[in-house]
Amino acid sequence: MATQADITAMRRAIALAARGLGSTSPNPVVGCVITDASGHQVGEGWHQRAGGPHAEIHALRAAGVLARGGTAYVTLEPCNHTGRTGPCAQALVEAGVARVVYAVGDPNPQATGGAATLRAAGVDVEEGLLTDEAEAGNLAWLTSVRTGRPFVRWKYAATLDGRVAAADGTSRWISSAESRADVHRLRAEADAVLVGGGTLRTDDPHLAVRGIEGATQPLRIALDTYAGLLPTARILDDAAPTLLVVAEDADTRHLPGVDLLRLPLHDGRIGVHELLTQLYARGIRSVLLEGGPTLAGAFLTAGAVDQVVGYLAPVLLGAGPNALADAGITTLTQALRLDITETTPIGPDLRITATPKGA
Ligand SMILES: NC(=O)C1=CN([C@@H]2O[C@H](COP(=O)(O)OP(=O)(O)OC[C@H]3O[C@@H](n4cnc5c(N)ncnc54)[C@H](OP(=O)(O)O)[C@@H]3O)[C@@H](O)[C@H]2O)C=CC1
Ligand SMILES: Nc1c(N[C@@H]2O[C@H](COP(=O)(O)O)[C@@H](O)[C@H]2O)[nH]c(=O)[nH]c1=O
Repeated sequence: MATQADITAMRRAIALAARGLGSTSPNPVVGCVITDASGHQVGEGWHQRAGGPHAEIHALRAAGVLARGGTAYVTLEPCNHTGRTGPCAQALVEAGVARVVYAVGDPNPQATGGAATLRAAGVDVEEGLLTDEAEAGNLAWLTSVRTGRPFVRWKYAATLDGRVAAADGTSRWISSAESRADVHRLRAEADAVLVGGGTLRTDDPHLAVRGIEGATQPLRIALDTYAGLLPTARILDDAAPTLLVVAEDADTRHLPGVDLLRLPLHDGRIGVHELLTQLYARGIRSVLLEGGPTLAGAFLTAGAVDQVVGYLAPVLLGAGPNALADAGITTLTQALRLDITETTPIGPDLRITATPKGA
């Protein structure tokens, strides 16, 4: 039976885990809190970057000998495998931790088994404290493990009448400065930010994280089938890495030094699943899809949107492109229905977060 102290410690571990968002892929985010034998917190840590120490190791280092006889609260089942770092289950045993409480079992077949190792060594192990909160904190990674492709969050900023640009294509800015700052947080949490050729040509977007100190820059990706991008495009500056996705035979001689991913076309288009498979192979576990409406339609048609984040601004345009273009839906029974998971006022706007039903 979990005590209030257990809940407080696990909630702290979940908050610590979130500090790793955007910099741990292909690993999950993990937080850990260690209390001594009398229940006082003596160490904490989080997984900061792939290849670096796991959360438990940071927390054990901080706790030192005080971990002996104490409890470790971990957001994810301690790992059991020797990858770039040693197995955490063994480190907890060696430190003399008496009890381990974790929120979510590790679904990764290579890492699972930590709980069994701990139990075999006589450690008291409990699973399932604040599971929903911990899963929400690791949504991108858990989704990518389940689907074998990166988690895709589609974000758009629309007027109250659902438009993402005026009739002439202008769209700077529909949402408020507060909302746009919030988008930079989403960018910082993602491994990659993706736009389509239409947005690339109309907006000349920059797509880097701005205004967040110490943020890890996501990979900027643009689908530009025939490599129409000008070498002066803002996306090619050195603020963050950039990947241009083009057709196999695209002429890219005017873009020397640009990192290219060449993919075959299907009906004249780059295939969404092929793209995501390639990105997964490059270690990308979460993608922030920043439009535009045509590309969002292609992703939804492919069943490749895991979460929708819409910023609705108290603005009306009456004409101009809608947030979503054709998504392969022709009659109401095919409508894609969502569950709203959160509504949050951001400055004068409203941010709505939703998940496709059944996802
Ligand atoms: N307010 C907001 O949140 C946002 C507004 N916008 C606005 O939206 C407008 C641009 O949107 P839109 O014209 O729909 O363009 P998109 O940005 O959706 O890009 C679509 C283009 O992407 C390329 N592409 C490559 N593969 C695919 C595929 N599998 N499926 C679909 N497209 C693919 C094609 O261009 P190619 O052949 O050249 O490769 C296609 O024409 C602009 O006015 C912009 O300001 C855009 C983003 C966000
Ligand atoms: N117009 C619009 C958005 N547009 C999105 O932001 C991109 C521009 O990013 P950057 O060049 O880095 O500032 C643009 O290409 C499109 O994807 N976003 C929003 O939050 N609110 C807005 O009103």
